[in-house]
Amino acid sequence: MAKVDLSKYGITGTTEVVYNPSYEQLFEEETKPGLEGYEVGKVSELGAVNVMTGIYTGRSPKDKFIVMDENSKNTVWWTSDEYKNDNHPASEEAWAAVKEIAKKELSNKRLYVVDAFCGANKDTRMAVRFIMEVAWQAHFVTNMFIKPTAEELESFEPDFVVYNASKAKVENYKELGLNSETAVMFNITSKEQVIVNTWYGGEMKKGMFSMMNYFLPLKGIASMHCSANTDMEGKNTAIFFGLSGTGKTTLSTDPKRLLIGDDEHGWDDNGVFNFEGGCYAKVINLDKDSEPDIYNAIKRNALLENVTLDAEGHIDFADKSVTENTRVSYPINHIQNIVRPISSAPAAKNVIFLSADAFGVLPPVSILSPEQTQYYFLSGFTAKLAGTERGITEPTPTFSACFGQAFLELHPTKYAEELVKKMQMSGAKAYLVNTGWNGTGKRISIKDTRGIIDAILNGDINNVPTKKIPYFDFEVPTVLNGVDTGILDPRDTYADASQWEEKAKDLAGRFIKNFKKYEGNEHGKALVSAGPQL
Ligand SMILES: Nc1ncnc2c1ncn2[C@@H]1O[C@H](COP(=O)(O)OP(=O)(O)OP(=O)(O)O)[C@@H](O)[C@H]1O
Ligand SMILES: O=C([O-])CC(=O)C(=O)O
Ligand SMILES: [Mn+2]
Repeated sequence: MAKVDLSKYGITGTTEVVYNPSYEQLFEEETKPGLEGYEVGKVSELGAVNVMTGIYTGRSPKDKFIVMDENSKNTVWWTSDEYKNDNHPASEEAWAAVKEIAKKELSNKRLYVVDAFCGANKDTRMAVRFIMEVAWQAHFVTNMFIKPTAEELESFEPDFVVYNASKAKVENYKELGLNSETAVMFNITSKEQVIVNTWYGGEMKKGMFSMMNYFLPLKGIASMHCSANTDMEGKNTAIFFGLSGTGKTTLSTDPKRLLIGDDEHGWDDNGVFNFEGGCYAKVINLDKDSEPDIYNAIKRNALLENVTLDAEGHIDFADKSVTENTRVSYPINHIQNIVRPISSAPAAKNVIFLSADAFGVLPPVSILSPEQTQYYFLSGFTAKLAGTERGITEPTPTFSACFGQAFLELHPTKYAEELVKKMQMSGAKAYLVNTGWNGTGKRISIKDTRGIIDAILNGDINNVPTKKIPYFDFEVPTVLNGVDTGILDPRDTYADASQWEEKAKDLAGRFIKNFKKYEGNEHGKALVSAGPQL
């Protein structure tokens, strides 16, 4: 007998509800005989089950829609010709039609329902109900969201409902004004999300992040696409902003520190808190020695995605034949050094912007002034790395506002405002760290980047000689313990410094052009002098 009544959502004929399954149950369900296609889970040599997510192995931002109604019309940051973003408007009719498709798909089935929290802070968390027909999708959200206690489950009332109908298609998408047979739709008024025709779990994870990004800043709380950790005393907190693949997960998972979370955080008057209950690490070319904690987190209850296994379950982490965006999700307690019992810590003292610069122009670390902090946060320059978004197959330079434009539901300046307020209160300093390329043509090593992060967090970076880099006026250290001195000035990594000059001027020009969209008001105009100058 169903513990949860789904008929109130218009889902009828449900044969059974598997409610908040245990990890044991999830394992049984996703490996049981008789599963077909992308529902099949295979046990790997490390004990974690691997699944294939189908055609969609990354998010599909072009298929992201938000219902435009009285409530959202004047609050959401809609895409426009002047400033394109991923908040595409959908009509209420399109919403009704797509929800109908989901209800139909989910009716007369044996379903999984997972109730979980998004947000570690009790005052501002969202209680989310996920409804789906695929076992491993239930596993994914069990890993990624915060598990309610038995007592919390007794009185669980969802604030938000997610209908995952990944097996269905929106056949009449053209009529409905949508982009394709795939739809990832949000209704901010009814507080629901519908997913059709993509199995990629990231749509549920980043979907709820988008909703937190809508609701929290309106309450004066910073909502951030960043990882976070703190020192062993839980005092010296750092946050690491960065677009996909720039190193949030890799660099925040640091055996010397306590992890708060690897991707989505809020910052309120009490400090920094995680939205999630798990981590979602990239595993392409995963190397046991440079990322031991992530490697060791891949065990029973972790869920691998799109990784190649042979018949015996041996993993080939180098294989990118399915996607470069191979992943593992695991509950945060698979990492030994974490903040317990709640993933939160005091206000950040250090704010790090991770940018994977595909042009090889940015220094591996720059010490930012408060004005530069705002300028570079709004600019969000980085490269999109292959795989996380559909259609991106090689590092593609991009300006992604606040290092997470795809997830912003309000105007970028709102996020900048909240971040600046919080940074001023805690006296935090900001650094721009290039985890991408330099003149050698290779990516800066994880070892050098870790050395840089160590020097920021232990304060060494404030006690070394520095110099200024032209065009950008970046202050950079000339020596840093544990870091190859030859890379600190990016010009030294080129055979001839004039090669850097040429690329630097081109990049400076791109920054200037990109920033025009913020120059419509006095505040934006005032920041221009903190940006690159030609
Ligand atoms: N210098 C470097 N610093 C950090 N990561 C690096 C560096 N060089 C290579 N890498 C690789 O880049 C990838 C960084 O991915 P990571 O999962 O940390 O990104 P992320 O910011 O968490 O992305 P997402 O938002 O998609 O989860 C890893 O595969 C890591 O091995
Ligand atoms: O979007 C990202 O940056 C990576 C991720 O978490 C997802 O694919 O959902
Ligand atoms: Mn990550």
